[in-house]
Amino acid sequence: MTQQTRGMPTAGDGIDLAIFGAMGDLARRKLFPALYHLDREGLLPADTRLLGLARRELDAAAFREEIEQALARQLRAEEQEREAMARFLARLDYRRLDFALPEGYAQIADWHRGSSRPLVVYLSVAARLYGDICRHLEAAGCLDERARVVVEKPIGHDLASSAAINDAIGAVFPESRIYRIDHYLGKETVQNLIALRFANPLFGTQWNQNHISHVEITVAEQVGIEGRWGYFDEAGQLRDMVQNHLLQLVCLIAMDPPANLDADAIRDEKVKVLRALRPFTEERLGRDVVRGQYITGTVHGQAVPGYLEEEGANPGSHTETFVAIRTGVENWRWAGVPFYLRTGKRMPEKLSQIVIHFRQQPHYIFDPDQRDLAANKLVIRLQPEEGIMLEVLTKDSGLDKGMRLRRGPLQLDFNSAFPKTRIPDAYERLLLEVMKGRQYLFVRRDEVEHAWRWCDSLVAAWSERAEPPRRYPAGSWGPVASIAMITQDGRSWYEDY
Ligand SMILES: NC(=O)C1=CN([C@@H]2O[C@H](COP(=O)(O)OP(=O)(O)OC[C@H]3O[C@@H](n4cnc5c(N)ncnc54)[C@H](OP(=O)(O)O)[C@@H]3O)[C@@H](O)[C@H]2O)C=CC1
Ligand SMILES: O=C1O[C@H](COP(=O)(O)O)[C@@H](O)[C@H](O)[C@H]1O
Repeated sequence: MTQQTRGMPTAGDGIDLAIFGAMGDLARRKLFPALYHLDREGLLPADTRLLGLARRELDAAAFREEIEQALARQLRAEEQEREAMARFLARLDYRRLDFALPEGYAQIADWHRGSSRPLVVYLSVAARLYGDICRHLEAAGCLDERARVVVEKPIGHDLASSAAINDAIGAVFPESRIYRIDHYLGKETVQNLIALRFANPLFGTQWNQNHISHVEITVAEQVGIEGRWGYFDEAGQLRDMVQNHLLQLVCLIAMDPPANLDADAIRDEKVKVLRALRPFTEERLGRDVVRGQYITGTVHGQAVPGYLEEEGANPGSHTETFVAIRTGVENWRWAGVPFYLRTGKRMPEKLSQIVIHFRQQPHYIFDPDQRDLAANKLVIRLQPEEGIMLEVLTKDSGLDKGMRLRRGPLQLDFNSAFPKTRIPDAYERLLLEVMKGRQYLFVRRDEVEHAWRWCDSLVAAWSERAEPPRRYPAGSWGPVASIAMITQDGRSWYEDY
């Protein structure tokens, strides 16, 4: 793609983007800032128009003010350019609407009428409304054969509810015009995982059970529930993070090379991984899964409440805010390679990383005391700093060291390697792909459903046991049992943060 000069939008190829839930948390924190950045970078075609839809009674001017304030909170001072801001705000319009009712949808048809641009509807609302919205849009004559729909996760609560929602969307939009967001797929390093694996023969040839002993994925969040208790308590960390983001990371690590970069070529390979995930059984549950819930603790020197003391909490809740899982991909490439996953809220750091642990050499010739050191690790860091680091062993320097080994990084830190490049937020990339009509970074229906099938097998085994989650203090790395789970295998979570 040709880079546009900043501040010079391209002509033509724009879209009419209608955002349902335009006053909500996601829209304010992520969608409008991402759209502003695209505009500022010259990547929003000049004729693109944006329509905010929400329940509040506002006129367009008041809506623009709300969005300007939201942008002021989210953007860094140097990103707030007067000219770019004015141009962006001028694109915005607003209509009040109750999404559940058919009345009022004609306003969207009126707004779009006569436009040569495709209508893209972004559903930034709870998934239970997706079916109603699609139906009402169709009934009001808003949609033609170019209209696209973008939907957020989580789609449903389990396989059955997800299938019902997908059926309702699918009754109006064909799969080729449904964009299911998993924002982890838009992250720069996640993209790089594809380049790393499939463009570098060095890794391509080593990427299997002959050379890799195990894989770790940590997605640690420092935040707690952030006022979303009602939503989160029904979901829990398994549905909020594992069913989507972590399983997508597993797919990108474990999938076979796709024949090309077409959306369906990639998605076919991901589905094969999801189908090969080891299902849970009641018998394996105690060994392979740890559920946790945070209690009062300290994060970065600040006392924070426990989950059950958060605003709106139900003090009897057994919802997990942490989960650690040992699983496997049961196929030829990955036979016998454990995948350790952990994710939790209120952990000491915001940290998302994948660690690929390579096997040791078949015959070891160095200092016996250093034997445990002697294996390579590939650390793929998604956040906070994005980068890829290969841990290698070299000789320790100095005359008196003999052939002592030293662990050190071969490192690619994107910020220092490419200092002039701003790393775009995941939503910028995903919105751009929607505008271009490319689906390879979006999740196909069968991926969502296989992921639910696997999670459902875990929930079913949990329900059999009916055990409360283990407590962990906010600001810790989760229940001690999650450390025991991996140390039982003679391994430990990678800790060079
Ligand atoms: N927030 C986040 O970080 C993330 C969110 N998501 C997903 O994004 C979607 C949106 O989430 P989020 O922004 O947090 O949710 P919010 O509840 O903050 O926003 C939803 C918005 O939709 C409006 N709304 C709800 N029902 C109706 C209705 N019947 N008619 C008109 N407006 C309505 C709400 O209006 P009102 O205020 O009047 O109720 C609210 O402004 C969800 O699917 C969520 O799972 C996914 C990843 C992360
Ligand atoms: O989808 C979600 O993701 C965020 C974490 O996203 P990140 O990009 O900050 O890692 C999580 O906090 C939220 O609960 C979940 O719904």
